[in-house]
Amino acid sequence: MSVIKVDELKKSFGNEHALKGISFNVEKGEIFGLLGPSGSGKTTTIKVMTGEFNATGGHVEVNGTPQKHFGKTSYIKNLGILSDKSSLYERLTVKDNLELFQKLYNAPKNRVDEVLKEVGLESEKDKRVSKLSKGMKQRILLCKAVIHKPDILFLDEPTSALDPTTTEKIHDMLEALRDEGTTIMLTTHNMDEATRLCSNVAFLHEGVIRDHGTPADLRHKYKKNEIHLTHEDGQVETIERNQENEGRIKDAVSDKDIVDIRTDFPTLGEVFKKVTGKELV
Ligand SMILES: Nc1ncnc2c1ncn2[C@@H]1O[C@H](COP(=O)(O)OP(=O)(O)OP(=O)(O)O)[C@@H](O)[C@H]1O
Repeated sequence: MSVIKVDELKKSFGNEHALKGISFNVEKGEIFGLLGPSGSGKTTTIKVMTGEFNATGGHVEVNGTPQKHFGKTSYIKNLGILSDKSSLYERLTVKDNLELFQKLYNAPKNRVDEVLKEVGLESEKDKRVSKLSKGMKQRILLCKAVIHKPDILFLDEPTSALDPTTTEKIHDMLEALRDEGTTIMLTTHNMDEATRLCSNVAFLHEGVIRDHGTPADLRHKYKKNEIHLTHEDGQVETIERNQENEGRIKDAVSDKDIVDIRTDFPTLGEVFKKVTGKELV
């Protein structure tokens, strides 16, 4: 079941056409990745979903709610949002911050300890936020975004500029949330992140979705048309996969001199470059 339906979404800022009619669906309980370089329109898309921007055209529906009602509390209260604008009260402790949002959202009191445990920061709960590292703050912001167990979680570049250990912890938490039924839509330009987490991705470039699908399907679709045959002496022979070489490829299977037959699948980053002509940075 699609919980996010986006059809021909357009968003312009004056003469700047940030989104030129993008369409995609996000299924319930999946992690969907909107991938694109800086300026491609990722944040604009998220901001339309969270009611911060009105669309210029097209149709958007989230959790059964049409876009015209995105400003309502009843819509917002079922969302979790993590963006570069998300913030905490620096002078308050971690626990006080989270208790504030737990009360605001009417979430059970034990959620504060529960989310802190999930991100491995229980021991920091009495620290002031101002004393935390950047990675710790990001994890607390994620706690804040999910304190009320939202149906849908929007994450704008959740791990950008974080160290690998913190990134790993955040990924673990997102997978746990997904397993509990939360639908997650994230933006990223980190291909490893998308490959690990996302069941479906869309490549956004200059306000247009250039291609979409599962990471595996996209890597398969854009694979090189080559086969590598490794000989017993370690030499690698690369041949084109075509009609002319069909017999040679078939023979290689039973050829005792061939110890390995391999097709190179491109990384998602390489696929993005092939589709858009641009690096994903
Ligand atoms: N409030 C705004 N007013 C005017 N132009 C805007 C506004 N927000 C975004 N834009 C423009 O829309 C385009 C897409 O921006 P957007 O922030 O959505 O890109 P992005 O993919 O999220 O980039 P990044 O990875 O750098 O965050 C850019 O050309 C940007 O200048």
